[in-house]
Amino acid sequence: MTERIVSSRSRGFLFLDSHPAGCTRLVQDMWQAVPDPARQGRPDADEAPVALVIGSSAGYGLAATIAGLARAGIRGAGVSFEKAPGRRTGTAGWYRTAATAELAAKHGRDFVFLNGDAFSDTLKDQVADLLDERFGGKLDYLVYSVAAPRRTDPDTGVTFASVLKPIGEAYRTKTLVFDGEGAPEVTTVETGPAEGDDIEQTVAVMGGTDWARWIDHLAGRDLLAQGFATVALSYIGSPLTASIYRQGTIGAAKAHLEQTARDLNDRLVKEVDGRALTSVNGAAVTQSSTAIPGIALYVALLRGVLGDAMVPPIAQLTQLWDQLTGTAPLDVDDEDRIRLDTWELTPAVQEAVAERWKTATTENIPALAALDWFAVQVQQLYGFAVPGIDYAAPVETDVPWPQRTT
Ligand SMILES: NC(=O)c1ccc[n+]([C@@H]2O[C@H](COP(=O)([O-])OP(=O)(O)OC[C@H]3O[C@@H](n4cnc5c(N)ncnc54)[C@H](O)[C@@H]3O)[C@@H](O)[C@H]2O)c1
Repeated sequence: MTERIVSSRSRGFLFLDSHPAGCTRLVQDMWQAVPDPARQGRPDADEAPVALVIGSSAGYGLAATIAGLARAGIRGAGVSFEKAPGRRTGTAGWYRTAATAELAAKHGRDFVFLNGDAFSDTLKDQVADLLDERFGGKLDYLVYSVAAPRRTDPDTGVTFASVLKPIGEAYRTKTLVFDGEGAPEVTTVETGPAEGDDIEQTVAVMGGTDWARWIDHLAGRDLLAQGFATVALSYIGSPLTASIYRQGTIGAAKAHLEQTARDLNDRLVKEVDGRALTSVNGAAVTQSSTAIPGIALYVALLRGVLGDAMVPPIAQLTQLWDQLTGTAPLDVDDEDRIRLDTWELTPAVQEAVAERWKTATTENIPALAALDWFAVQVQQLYGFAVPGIDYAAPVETDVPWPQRTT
């Protein structure tokens, strides 16, 4: 056991350590934010829907896991790729997973967390065995929420790397940075266009290939229940970020993901009377999103415009579960995508953000953007800046990965 004081040293938006107590508190707060189960009376443990969440330790996947457990009463498994505590602390997702497991157990939900590479067949086999042995051999839901920089194709051993680049021309954007003292600065950054096989590489990592491989794998083991539904998370975003996002290399990957949904859907309808969909979610501060040029400025301005009307991931994912489980009607656009991003993309909101974006400078940014909120959000990704946590006190960092209890 190693109690230590964990300090918040960072390089830009990346922190070297994570705070276990802060991560735990944030997970508890997310659970609290979910309304009680829609159905009265708890389903018998054996009748609870069986769900698999890929990417369960952070961002939208964490919200999918917590909302699924707290609202839809799911049991099943979550998969993520996190680092154990060692010389440094564990990753924030490690501690969030431990905290989620504790809450799941407290509420009587049988939920197992696996740590490993979701892109590998080894992990797919482990999950398939688990579903078979522990969860009655039938999966009702699969939520796919992976954001990763690399993927190794199990068939060929080739590793692909995703890049965030515009397609065609270089992209010059305003961007928000914080100097050594934490003072905000609005500068410009230029990103050169995709070259060589950048687009194919990004599609190979962030497109739908691995999602389809999961479905193939589980269908091949006859693990999909009648009426099985699967959802992968997607993003469209603002015209202000379109050159780097929706029209860029990552946008090509999202288009591939959405096409994969249509292909999978055709197949699942026939095979198990099932469905495959994408869910388009709104902008949120996550480790993945803060890596995208210009997104920090965009999100801080969006918050400046919307304030508390900005819909957090946990509220969006509660809506998603309600639609999946039939508590609310399934609401898809004409491309068969669930849209949980409408609060972000209404013309009035986008016009207001665009207006602020145009005039933003280092001098006026404090008046235009929610800078304090943004700074807190970034720190909270690592468990810092959480109200009620004593950061001067030593804390146990050697937290074990949740054990499977039988
Ligand atoms: N953040 C946003 O603004 C936003 C908005 C709309 C949609 N989305 C979508 O949501 C999805 C998740 O993004 P996020 O921002 O929540 O990301 P995130 O970085 O917060 O979380 C990524 C998750 O993927 C897991 N992961 C990464 N590599 C893995 C691997 N090889 N094996 C197993 N797990 C792995 C991580 O452990 C983590 O749980 C993406 O599809 C993204 O496009 C994000």
